[in-house]
Formats: sequence, C-alpha cells, structure tokens
Amino acid sequence: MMQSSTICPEDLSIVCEHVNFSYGKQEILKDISFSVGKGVTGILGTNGAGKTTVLSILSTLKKPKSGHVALLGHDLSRYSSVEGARKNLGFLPQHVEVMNFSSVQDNVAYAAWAHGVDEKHVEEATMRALSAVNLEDKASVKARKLSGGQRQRLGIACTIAHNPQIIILDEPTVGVDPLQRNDLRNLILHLGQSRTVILSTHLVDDIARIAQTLLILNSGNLSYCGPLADLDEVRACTSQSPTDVAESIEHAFARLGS
Ligand SMILES: Nc1ncnc2c1ncn2[C@@H]1O[C@H](COP(=O)(O)OP(=O)(O)OP(=O)(O)O)[C@@H](O)[C@H]1O
Repeated sequence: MMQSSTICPEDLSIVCEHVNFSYGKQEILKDISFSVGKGVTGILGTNGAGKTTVLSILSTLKKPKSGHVALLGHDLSRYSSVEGARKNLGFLPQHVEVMNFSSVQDNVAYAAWAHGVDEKHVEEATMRALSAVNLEDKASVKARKLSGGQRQRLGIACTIAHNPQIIILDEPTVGVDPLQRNDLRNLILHLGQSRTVILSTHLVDDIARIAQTLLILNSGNLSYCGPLADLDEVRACTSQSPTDVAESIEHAFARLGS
C-alpha cells in the first residue's frame, strides 16, 4: 500500500493501485492497477467501459472508493499532495469549453493565470502554448470563429499553458475531420516526447499512430496494460504500417474483451 507522498519512482509519473469506483451500487471500476511514465498512453474501451471515470480520477475530479493514485509521487489520498499534483497536471475534458467571445490568446492567457502562472509570465506562457499547438496566427481571432480541429488545439493550448508534466486528454480526436485529426495526432505525439500524456479513445487508429503504451478497459476491468509492442497481435504483425497495427489492436481488443 502507498504510504508516503513520494511513492513512485521518477520515471513512473502515474501510479494506480487497486482502484475501485462506484456510482451508488453500480461498480464502475474494478481493482484497476497500472503505472505509466513519459510518452503517450492510450486507453481503449467500448462505450461505458469507464475511460472517462479513470481520467476523472487521474485529474483529481473524482475520488476512488478505494485504492491509491499517485501523480509524480504525490499521493492523491492526501489533500496537501492533491494541490502539488494539480500544478503539474493539465486536463482536456471530452467536451471542450472555451470562452467563445474572447480571443484565442485571451483564452490561453486566462487558462495560464487560472493554473497559477505568475502574472509576469502569463504572456510568455501563452505564446509558448499557442506556438506548441500551431495557433499563433489565430491569436487575435475570437474562439467562436475556429473550426472543430482548431478548437481542440485551443483546448490543448489551455491545457498546457502552465507547462504541466502530465497531460490528460479525454477523446481529443473526436468530431474533427481526417486532416485535422492527423494534425492533432502529430501534436499529441510531439507532446509525449517530453511529457506523460494519457488519452482515451474509441479509435484503434489513434492508438496505432500515437501511443507507445496501451490500456484496454472492458466493463470496468483492465484487461491489458503494457507496451503496444508487447501485444501478441502487434508483435505477430510482419509489416508495421499503421493500418496493420490498428487491425492487430482490434484483434487484441476483441480477444481480451471476450
Ligand atoms: N454521474 C453518473 N452517475 C451514474 N452513472 C454514471 C455517471 N457517469 C457515468 N456513469 C456510468 O458509468 C459508466 C462508465 O462511464 P464512463 O463515462 O467512465 O465510460 P466511458 O468509457 O468514458 O464511455 P464513453 O466512451 O461512452 O464516453 C457508464 O455505465 C456510465 O453510464
């Protein structure tokens, strides 16, 4: 059991141990344990499998009924540690909320300020985040004028405005066209080079293209947690084109869910 507030090794940014969660009598997460480090981790699962619930617990919005979660060594069962974890945590919810009548730049500046960036550094943090998501040229545009993909990128800029080490994205590629989805995937891949990124998705193609680690959730049970490359089906796949990998993941998903 986790005892102190410095409980996970440096390279394991997220540690979940025996996490259970219920709504009333309905068990939603059943004894979930996993740990992940830097890079992109994808959570794959059917509708209602519990993906958003896992992400809500990791982002400190929900408390598990039992079990322990640690982010960067901060044990979330301790109130003082939750504050420390939040400073290094960025969360993009499934339905991105932005201030439609404010400019792109003002949205990000507000997010930076709200996440505790010192007023002196808000502008610099805003420009860095806009540059990371490639929205600098839209800085003065009102958020309501953005396309679906640009809006998602604005959401991500707000999420990373305080330069967090852990980034949690709930279905970041949903509802955008294939070209913009590709841009988003490249952006997430880039973020994962220096940070811990964990995202939920229904799309095996997202996982095939951007994740190095895979979690498969089935009705609240974790049926796989490990490097994508360790999945039997992916290993057995002779040609590693993204389409082949996506198909292999689909087979693994069907096998592990049965
Ligand atoms: N506030 C709530 N009260 C009661 N049950 C809820 C509540 N929120 C979610 N649930 C239930 O918890 C289960 C897990 O929901 P969750 O949103 O975590 O799944 P998900 O894998 O993210 O699904 P989706 O892919 O459809 O977004 C579902 O059965 C859902 O109906």
